[in-house]
Amino acid sequence: MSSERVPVELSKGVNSFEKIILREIRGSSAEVYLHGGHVTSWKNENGEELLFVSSKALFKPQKAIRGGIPICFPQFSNHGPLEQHGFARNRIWSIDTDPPAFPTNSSSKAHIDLILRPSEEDIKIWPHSYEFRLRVALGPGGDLMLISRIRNTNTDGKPFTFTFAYHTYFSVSDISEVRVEGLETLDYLDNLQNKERFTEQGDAITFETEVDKIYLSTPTKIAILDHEKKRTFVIRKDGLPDAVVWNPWDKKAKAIVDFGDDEYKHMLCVEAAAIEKPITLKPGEEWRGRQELSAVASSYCSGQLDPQRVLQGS
Ligand SMILES: O=P(O)(O)OC[C@H]1O[C@H](O)[C@H](O)[C@@H](O)[C@@H]1O
Repeated sequence: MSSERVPVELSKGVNSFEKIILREIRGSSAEVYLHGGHVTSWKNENGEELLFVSSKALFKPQKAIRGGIPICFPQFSNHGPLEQHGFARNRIWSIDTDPPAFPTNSSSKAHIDLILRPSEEDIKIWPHSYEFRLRVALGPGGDLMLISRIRNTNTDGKPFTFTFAYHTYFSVSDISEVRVEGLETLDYLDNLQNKERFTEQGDAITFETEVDKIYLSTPTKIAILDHEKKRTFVIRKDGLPDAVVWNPWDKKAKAIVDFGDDEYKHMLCVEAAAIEKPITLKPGEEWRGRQELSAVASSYCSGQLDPQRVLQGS
């Protein structure tokens, strides 16, 4: 039987970790590991990989995969007492066979619903009960959608508070040929300067050194223009006001064990996030955070593209 047309397939990935492969009829695909609820691959109709995963990525228990889309929950980075980026990215998620309905029905057959609930060990680290439902869906045009629904299921009447990010690693041809549009003139916290607050200048963002910034209250659309590849990624987000931009550059790259020395040239993290204003849920309350990624061919030459058209077009 040809597996080509099966929209959702359960398979074994690296180190026999279980993964789900999503296939859209026109040829695009995505892969999601139960380890971390982690998207590790997103390919367009021509089979080109759109996400970066390090050649040194470790697929090990209790360790996050370097690349793809790690989920940072219940804490972004070191903004709190928990381990860096929280624990959701290195826990084993389950397939959610009977997820509550979505208000708008996704027309895509190629989707998977995952769920994470705390283990007894997790409750010792973060003393709360929750259900974290994640839907990963491939749209008909190959768009990749992630929807998170987090519900407080505490029975002790206590609210909980968290920060969150989809830590997406985009694959780019050459970081020095890339620009990000949609974050100009915004305020940001600079992680390289004690999270101090600054205001971005008016120009699109380009890269010539290490960057680790949390842009605050951003527009719902951000574009990453890859000049050399003639490709533009568009990120659309909902419920996620902030956006982190990260590239470790050469020095930090060498210090990251599961990252190649030169790989910083071929990746850029733009992370839809809720950080500055943490989310608080009372028992029974649910939060949603959605990210939709699309990759479109762009015939960009310097000065030719009107950024407003990229950002305002549908
Ligand atoms: O190495 P990790 O724990 O995956 O974190 C990688 C990076 O994630 C985010 O982008 C943070 O803003 C950075 O400060 C951090 O270095």
